[in-house]
Amino acid sequence: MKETEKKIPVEVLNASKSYRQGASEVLALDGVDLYVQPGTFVAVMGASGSGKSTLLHLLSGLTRPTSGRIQIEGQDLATLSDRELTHFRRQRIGLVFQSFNLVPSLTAADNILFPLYAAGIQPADDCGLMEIAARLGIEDRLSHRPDSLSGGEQQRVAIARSLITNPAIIFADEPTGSLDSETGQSICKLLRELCDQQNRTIMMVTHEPSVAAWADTVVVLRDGKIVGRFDSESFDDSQSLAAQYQSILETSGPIARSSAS
Ligand SMILES: Nc1ncnc2c1ncn2[C@@H]1O[C@H](COP(=O)(O)OP(=O)(O)OP(=O)(O)O)[C@@H](O)[C@H]1O
Repeated sequence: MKETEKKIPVEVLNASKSYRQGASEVLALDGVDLYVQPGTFVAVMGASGSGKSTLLHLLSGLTRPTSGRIQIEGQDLATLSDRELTHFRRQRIGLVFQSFNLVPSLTAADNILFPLYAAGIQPADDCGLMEIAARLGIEDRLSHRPDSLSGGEQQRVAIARSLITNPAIIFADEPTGSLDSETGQSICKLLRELCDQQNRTIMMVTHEPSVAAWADTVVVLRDGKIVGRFDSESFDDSQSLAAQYQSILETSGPIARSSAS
């Protein structure tokens, strides 16, 4: 087993994040603790504004917590300078977004290779591009620019881009949010396979129970706090998973976003 495979991919210790909004402050995350074991697929659910994206941004080092600790594969992100953090993210974390975030003027191949170019690395013949493209079923789309690809193909290119540095962890923020449900399900299946066949750890934000059903574990956020966590395999279908999610929300008290002026 490789050294990195033994490390806990995600550890969050009492992390909070507040944002200033004019004269007031919004507590977007409020004392979150979270451990994710290697090779686990975690779905993060919660209403709009519950802090899901903020959590993913903290984990990927796109923003820093106001207090608490974030460790990714044993690395305490607070000990890294901004420059080191950017390097760490590029090397160790794959990021996938709802809006794909592809560069319109670049071909699919160059979009996939972009993280290597950004790191000043000239892609070698064995950089894995063809293997990853074949794995994602886009090997015949590599010379196309994003505007001539379907939404599902664009998301596959974005996932391929997230894999080119071979990260152990992928963070996906509503990866199916811009796709029709059938295409969204095919993207979920792909993420599931990356977990099962390549032992990658995946954390995915979603509003959709039918998307969360592909995960091993569902974490429920409300008003910046984790108010529940359950195994999705305990539920036969996405309706019963949705019912469990609703029940957690209903039993966790009235919505009261913390804010202080
Ligand atoms: N950069 C920011 N500046 C100020 N407030 C912010 C910022 N980012 C998020 N917030 C606030 O923090 C809270 C949590 O936002 P966040 O985007 O994490 O929620 P979310 O659960 O991802 O919502 P959605 O499902 O709508 O994307 C919200 O009240 C939001 O307005």
